[in-house]
Amino acid sequence: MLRAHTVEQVRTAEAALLARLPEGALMQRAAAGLAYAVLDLLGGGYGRRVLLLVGSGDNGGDALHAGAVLARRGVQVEAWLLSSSAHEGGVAALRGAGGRIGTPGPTGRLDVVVDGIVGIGGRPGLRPDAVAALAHVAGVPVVAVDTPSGVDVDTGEISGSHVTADLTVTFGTHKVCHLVDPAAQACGALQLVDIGLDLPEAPVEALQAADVAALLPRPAADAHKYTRGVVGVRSGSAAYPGAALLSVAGAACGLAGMVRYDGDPAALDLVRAAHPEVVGPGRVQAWVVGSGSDDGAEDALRAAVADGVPIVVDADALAFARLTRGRPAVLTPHAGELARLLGVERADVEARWLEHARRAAREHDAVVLLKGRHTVVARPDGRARVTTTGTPWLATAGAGDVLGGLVGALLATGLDPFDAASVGSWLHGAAATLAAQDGPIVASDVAAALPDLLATLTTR
Ligand SMILES: NC(=O)C1=CN([C@@H]2O[C@H](COP(=O)(O)OP(=O)(O)OC[C@H]3O[C@@H](n4cnc5c(N)ncnc54)[C@H](OP(=O)(O)O)[C@@H]3O)[C@@H](O)[C@H]2O)[C@@H](O)CC1
Ligand SMILES: [K+]
Repeated sequence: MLRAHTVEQVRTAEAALLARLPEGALMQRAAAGLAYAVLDLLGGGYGRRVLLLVGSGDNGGDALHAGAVLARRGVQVEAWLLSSSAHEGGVAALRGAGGRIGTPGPTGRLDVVVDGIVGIGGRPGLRPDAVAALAHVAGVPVVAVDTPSGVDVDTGEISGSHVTADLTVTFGTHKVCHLVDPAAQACGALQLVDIGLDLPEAPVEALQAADVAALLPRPAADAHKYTRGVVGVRSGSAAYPGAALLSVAGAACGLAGMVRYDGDPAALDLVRAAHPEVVGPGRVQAWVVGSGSDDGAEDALRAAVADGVPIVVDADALAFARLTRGRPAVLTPHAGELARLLGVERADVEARWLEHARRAAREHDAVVLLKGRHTVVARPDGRARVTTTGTPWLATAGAGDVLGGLVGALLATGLDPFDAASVGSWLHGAAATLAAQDGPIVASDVAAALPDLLATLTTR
């Protein structure tokens, strides 16, 4: 599991460790990890040129100490001190190793810029001196120390200017900004350096392949189709039969023991032709409702609620999400649908993904799966998981229908709504990547890739 902690949690853990270690030891650990990450990126030391952008705090101190390690490896290191003060020990170490302190201005060839302007002590946005310095080095690969300077570390929000990094080297644990968009997009690749922090439960996390493999339901030796769970799909309509086909394609991934389709008769004929194993109405352990339901969404949701089983509330059914309040449910809006649900602008949701997903989860007393580049799955108590699998090719019509069906299948097997939503979202993204292989895909390709993906996970 990749865990992201708040600044306050990191500070508390840091204080406990600082009290036990000799002075400067923690920064040395961080700086060594940072220096080796930069050396990796450079592909060597001797003759390379690195510029450090250094702010007033320990983030700049990390950059300076890493610069000293690099200088001793033959890297030409220059530091620009962007504040009236800078970490004294770091400046002395850099000078002692042969690095130099320079003044911002045009530079010759540079191989890497190290952003040590601010880390977890920073306020959002950059000051004018930092903006001017960055303008001199536009186009040079950037390694951010701990966080890309200027982003909001605890929320992943961006207001004002910020550094856009190619690689972010962080210490002790991930921070929320490393996972949650739009800040996550400014991080580039992520590298975590263990510095020995002892941390509490994380408020935000990201499942990894091993976590998904551990959570995936596997049939018991004496399983039959009913004990494995039956998922019912109430989606699609005469006007939108494709939604029925795609929801069923997601639900029929093989995780649940059986799929029932309970919708428009015309759509049922198409579903049966494509999925002969799908059966008609009957008892289920979870419902998937709303995609392409047209004006039948409210009735379909009421009928599902009456069954008292967990429900995936998608698309047209989201307008009636109040019907599932307090029941086990996963709401699966995209940003526009969540904006309508909360009565805010879409741009507000896209600026503050985590806040809005959490608010919707709290207000609807349900798990909310807010679809985006980095999908956020939030529980009513605020705990959240971010999905980091996926590909831009997944932005294609009908992909959400497949996701809804897949999450429904996971609910039917008995996973709780938070696990079902986050595992389903992870699988959906990974299946899309598998299907795309860097080329275009359509939604049915994502469903078709699920069995191969699941096979690699269940045999782990
Ligand atoms: N925690 C850990 O376990 C470890 C932490 N370590 C490292 O320490 C880092 C945190 O260091 P930190 O606490 O000194 O804060 P930091 O981010 O350097 O900011 C300092 C000062 O910057 C200023 N400032 C504020 N906003 C600004 C802005 N937008 N633009 C410009 N300046 C701004 C403000 O001062 P002001 O100028 O307002 O007086 C503020 O006080 C952490 O990210 C990691 O790299 C590792 O060494 C080891 C383990
Ligand atoms: K930084």
